[in-house]
Amino acid sequence: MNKPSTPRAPRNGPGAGGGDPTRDLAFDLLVGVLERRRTLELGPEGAEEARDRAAAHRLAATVLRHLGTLDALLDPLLTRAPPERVRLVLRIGAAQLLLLDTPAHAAVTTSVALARRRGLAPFTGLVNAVLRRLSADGPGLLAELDTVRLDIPAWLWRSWASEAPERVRAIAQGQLREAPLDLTPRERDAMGALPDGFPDGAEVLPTGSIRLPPGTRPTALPGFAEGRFWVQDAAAAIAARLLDVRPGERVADLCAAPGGKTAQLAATGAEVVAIERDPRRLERLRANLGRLGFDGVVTIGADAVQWRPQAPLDAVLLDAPCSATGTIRRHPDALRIKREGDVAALVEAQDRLLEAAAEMLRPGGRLVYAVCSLQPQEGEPRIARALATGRWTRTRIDAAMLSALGLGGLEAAMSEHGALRTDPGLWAERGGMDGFFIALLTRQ
Ligand SMILES: C[S@@+](CC[C@H](N)C(=O)[O-])C[C@H]1O[C@@H](n2cnc3c(N)ncnc32)[C@H](O)[C@@H]1O
Repeated sequence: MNKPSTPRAPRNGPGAGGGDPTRDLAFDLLVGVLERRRTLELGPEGAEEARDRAAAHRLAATVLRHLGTLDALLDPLLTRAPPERVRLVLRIGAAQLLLLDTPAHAAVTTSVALARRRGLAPFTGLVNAVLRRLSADGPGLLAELDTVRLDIPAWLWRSWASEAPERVRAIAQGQLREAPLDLTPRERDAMGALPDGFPDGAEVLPTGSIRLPPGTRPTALPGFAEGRFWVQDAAAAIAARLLDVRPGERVADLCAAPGGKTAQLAATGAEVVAIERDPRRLERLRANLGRLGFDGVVTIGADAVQWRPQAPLDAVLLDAPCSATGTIRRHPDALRIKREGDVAALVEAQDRLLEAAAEMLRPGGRLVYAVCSLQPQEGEPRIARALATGRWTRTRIDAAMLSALGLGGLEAAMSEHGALRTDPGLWAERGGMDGFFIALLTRQ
């Protein structure tokens, strides 16, 4: 299990009246995810300092990643089930004690103070006693647990069962690791070289993405304000590259926000239309393209199932809405929010979007279908269904194509059907990558 950095002790001391912004915010974030199925997102800036917000996010993310393990350690110490919010305080304390290397004294006293601030004063004795026991016995107990199995919900583990068992374990391990920060450089010529002034620990991946250690703040890197790169997982950057767009081609990005792939398409010199249905996300897309200076992109707020271009297009990128189970390492809330039944409605939307894309392309026009999902139903069966309509042929993604596009090193991700399937266990020694299914079709 990897260990993110330790939350600081509160400046005024726990319970000294000054509060503890890191743990308070972590508690609120976790209540949002676990009680209200909200995503783990920091809201607008409040009174907290940026580093307290970052530490709160990391603490909450650690609890979400390792909820199964934390409960397996706590349950034997509880004679009866405590109220959920008391359990939450215990989980926050246990995560600091056993996963974040917070000194035991600080983890226990800050948890007791957190319980008191949250109106749980009758339980402060319990919190104190349980966490003290855990600080003594926890490390030994932790070593005996199959933490990976405990932390991935059973339905998710089962859903990957078409893979070999050791592969499923590698994927699950990758899902539970904190993801690095990946950047896509704006200038394709710049690929292969690190920008000036980048910190130690930055590396260029074989596919050209730049990778920095987990927790690196992109806004603090030289070139951010000038739009020289954008944040995008190494696997997410593959889809637009496979579309192999040329200057002057007419291209649509059908599900565009926040715009990482739109930016890649725009950087080729193509004429790009970006479609986004969600008004708030459309604003974000526009802001991101504005920062990057891609003013030529036409952005349209519309449902891509209904929208049609004025003239047939050369290429379409369909980065379809999906269960996003390939991005759990970046969004560990998904482990606790997603349900097995969510996938059926998404599959229907994916089929409808594929049908719409067929009506946008000229004969010979190319389509990349991509989903950041590890769920088998959202991948190959969608392509099989599209091919059965007789409107498409498949272009197999093979080693020669990967090498010609500067995507060498991804051969292990090629599927028997000619698609690409990345997952967090791939390039594990380099920090893994998000899970994507990507296929390339040609309009007949
Ligand atoms: C997976 S995200 C896209 C990520 C984006 N391509 C990127 O690289 O930054 C899917 C996006 O599609 C949008 N979306 C979902 N269904 C849509 C539809 N029918 N028409 C247009 N946009 C849609 C969602 O609001 C969401 O912003």
